[in-house]
Amino acid sequence: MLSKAKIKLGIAPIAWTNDDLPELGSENTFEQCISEMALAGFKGSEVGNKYPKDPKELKKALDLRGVQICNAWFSCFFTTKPEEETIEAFMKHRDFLYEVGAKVIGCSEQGKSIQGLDKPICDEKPVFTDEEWEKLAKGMNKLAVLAAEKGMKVSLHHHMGTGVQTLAEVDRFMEMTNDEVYLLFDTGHMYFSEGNQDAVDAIIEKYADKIVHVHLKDVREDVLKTLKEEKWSFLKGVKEGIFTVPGDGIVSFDHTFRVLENINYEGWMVVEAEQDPAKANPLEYAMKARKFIAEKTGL
Ligand SMILES: O=C1C[C@@H](O)[C@H](O)[C@@H](O)C1=O
Ligand SMILES: [Co+2]
Repeated sequence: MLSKAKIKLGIAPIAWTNDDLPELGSENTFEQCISEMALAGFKGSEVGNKYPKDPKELKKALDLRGVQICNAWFSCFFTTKPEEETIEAFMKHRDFLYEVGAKVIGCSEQGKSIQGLDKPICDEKPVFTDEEWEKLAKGMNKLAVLAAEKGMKVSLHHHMGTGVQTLAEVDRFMEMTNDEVYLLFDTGHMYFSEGNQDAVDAIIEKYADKIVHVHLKDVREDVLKTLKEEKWSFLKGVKEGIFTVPGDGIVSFDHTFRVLENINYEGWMVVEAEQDPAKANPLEYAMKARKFIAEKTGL
């Protein structure tokens, strides 16, 4: 059994309001979002664009509902911009997250990323040069030191349309960075990238002791097939429903849960299923996800 004492369950606000596609869920308020997270039985949240910027105000609203912030996305640009720019922005982000009580910072290298562009996501992803890999690894090693100053851990979110997307790229990233740089494992992005369950199972197996945050995301197989055939962008895929909550798609979570149990994982598992709230009611899908996790893990 996964340990109830060590594992906390969160859900990302992106199912209510989507920062990458602000037209999705623009009608949903911050209060509705966090109230429904609590109602569905989640104890944690990441940070969305409608959340108060003042940490005290944010914390008060969350405390009232028994929810806490466990992470927030951070975009790095080590491969394309001066290192100091990412570091300066990271320190502000780190201090905000520290104030609201998060222990982990999930980063994504957005230099050359096509995740927000109108380009076929499966055909035009960036591939870093040796020099870009060096810049990324050096930068992430620095962020790890800065995170540790506050007792926090820095992690890399492998992501579609970025230079750290595939299993091989995750391998290279982990080989090139220091032991203090961790991984944010996202089940949906790994399945989307490699198109098979083996990759999802391989990454959790290989990096179990380096994973400090988990995004539980499922993939709709029929939408993935059409996306590839019709060469959709990432955001078109999201609008058309490429992602859904765990248990509602093609991804199997059995091995992920088993490995996390075996290593006695301590930390957050966060349901993250961005889709159009007009088609997939966020509360309904949050409850569906919570039920699936309870049935599979006893949590
Ligand atoms: O962690 C994530 C944050 C989102 O903004 C992103 O696009 C999504 O797919 C994801 O995995
Ligand atoms: Co994610």
